[in-house]
Amino acid sequence: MIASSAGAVSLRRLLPAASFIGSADIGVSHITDRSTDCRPGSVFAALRGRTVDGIDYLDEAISNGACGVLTDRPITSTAVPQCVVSNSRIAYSEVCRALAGRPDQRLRVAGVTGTDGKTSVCSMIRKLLESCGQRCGQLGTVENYDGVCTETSTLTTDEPPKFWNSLSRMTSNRTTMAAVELSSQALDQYRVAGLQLDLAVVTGVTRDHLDYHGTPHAYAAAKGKIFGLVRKGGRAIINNDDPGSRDLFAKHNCGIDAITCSLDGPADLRATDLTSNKTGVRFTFQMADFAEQIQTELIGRHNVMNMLLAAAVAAEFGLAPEQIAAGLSKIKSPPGRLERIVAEPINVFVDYAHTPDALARVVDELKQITQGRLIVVFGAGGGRDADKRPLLGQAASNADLAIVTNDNPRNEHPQTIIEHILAGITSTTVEVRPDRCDAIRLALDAAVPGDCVLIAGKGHETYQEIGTRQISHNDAAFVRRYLSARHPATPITACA
Ligand SMILES: CC(=O)N[C@H]1[C@@H](OP(=O)(O)OP(=O)(O)OC[C@H]2O[C@@H](n3ccc(=O)[nH]c3=O)[C@H](O)[C@@H]2O)O[C@H](CO)[C@@H](O)[C@@H]1O[C@H](C)C(=O)N[C@@H](C)C(=O)N[C@H](CCC(=O)O)C(=O)O
Repeated sequence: MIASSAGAVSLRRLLPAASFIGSADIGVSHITDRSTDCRPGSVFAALRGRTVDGIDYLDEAISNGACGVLTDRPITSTAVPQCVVSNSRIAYSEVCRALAGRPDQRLRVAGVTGTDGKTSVCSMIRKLLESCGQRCGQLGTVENYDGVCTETSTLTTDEPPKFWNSLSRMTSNRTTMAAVELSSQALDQYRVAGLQLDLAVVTGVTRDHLDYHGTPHAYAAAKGKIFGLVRKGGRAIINNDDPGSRDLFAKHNCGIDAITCSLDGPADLRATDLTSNKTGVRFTFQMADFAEQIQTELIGRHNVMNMLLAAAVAAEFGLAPEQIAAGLSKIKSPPGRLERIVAEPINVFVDYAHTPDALARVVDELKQITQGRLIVVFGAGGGRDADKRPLLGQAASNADLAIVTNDNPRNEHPQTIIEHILAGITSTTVEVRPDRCDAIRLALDAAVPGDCVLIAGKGHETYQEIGTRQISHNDAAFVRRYLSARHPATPITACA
């Protein structure tokens, strides 16, 4: 829900193409799409859902005090004034934007989309800008930061009222820049319609959320909507090494220019001479005539690409190449993003990789820096894209030991999900431990000095969804707890 601090918004003025029934105009000072959140004076945004139709809840909205409805078709069964628009989700976001005082007009905004890497890139953008004394808000999967306060997120991209309120709080806190994650679902549902981006960043487009989008084509089409949000003079920033990103830009670019990033070929920003070692990656950062060696504690080529994408945003937002290079070398991984929990004598990483592509990439990267065996603990979510499960199994097959466990089985039988994963595993030693804590214990107990343990899929998450219950669980916290409680003579200490 959203309430205006700046007085009522006239829907006739804001939505000139709308038609009105029962009144020549509707003034809005509070709007919500949830009937239960309506209060006296609210306007109810009746949205067509995937499970139910908001119009069916209009009576409840009215009994809670709604005195107007925003709808995509005339409703015959009501006396409250109606504002009829062609797309009520777009109009809803635009009303929320107006009520929040159009904060994007006072911010420089980078929107980040992509199958993987959105959180890492947004967090890197913020860290680069902060390293030069700038304040940058951040909205996304792990946390929402308004320039002063941080709150834990519930969605990657919030629904319109919360999204626009968060941007508004940034401007109240004199924050002038923002990095926001834009999920494919949010783009598809027009949750941020009206947003004017300075930069549209695409980290990579592979496979995810087919349970929602149905086909890879529909998934890409949703992601492609990001370019339509770019304001005049704004630009795209593209992972040029990823065919999916190049293709997305070629098909949906809306006539905007792109800044390209590459580890492999010619591009506006480049990372060359990459060497991976146990403590991180060394590479040469190149941008126009500038070149400098960077040593980072982050692991993996994909993180170097994330750094380039963030560097491109920082440069567009005014940082000099020298400032960016200095900031890059200080960047640490965000929680649950290839986060190193233990460094010696075994390596233990927690990573959010839950797509086949991301898991395969992380397994490959860690193989390269591991002298001993790579042990991977992973599962797959229930109630979502079952086709990706054998692909996850295949992605883990490069490890020396795969321990298949529960992710968020939700309402599916955990054993069914595990069987699907096992069907894809081609060439590794496999253990099955449905209980995630058992699986992690097994991995840590099996590891000997020189080995590396990767716990994949849940990253920063603090719970497991099993049946209809949410069970408190965090991979990193469990590793730390287990190692500190294990035999006192065990010479393994978790990183701070
Ligand atoms: C699958 C999905 O995206 N669902 C979104 C969709 O829900 P829906 O179509 O099922 O809506 P519905 O339940 O049928 O209800 C239709 C309308 O009736 C209203 N209603 C319904 C019941 C009632 O009693 N009263 C009432 O007013 C609802 O508020 C809604 O406006 O439209 C709703 C209204 O906009 C969203 O709240 C809802 O997102 C929910 C919160 C959700 O969990 N979405 C997830 C899947 C999501 O977006 N995830 C991405 C993940 C990204 C990632 O993994 O990277 C994200 O951005 O977080």
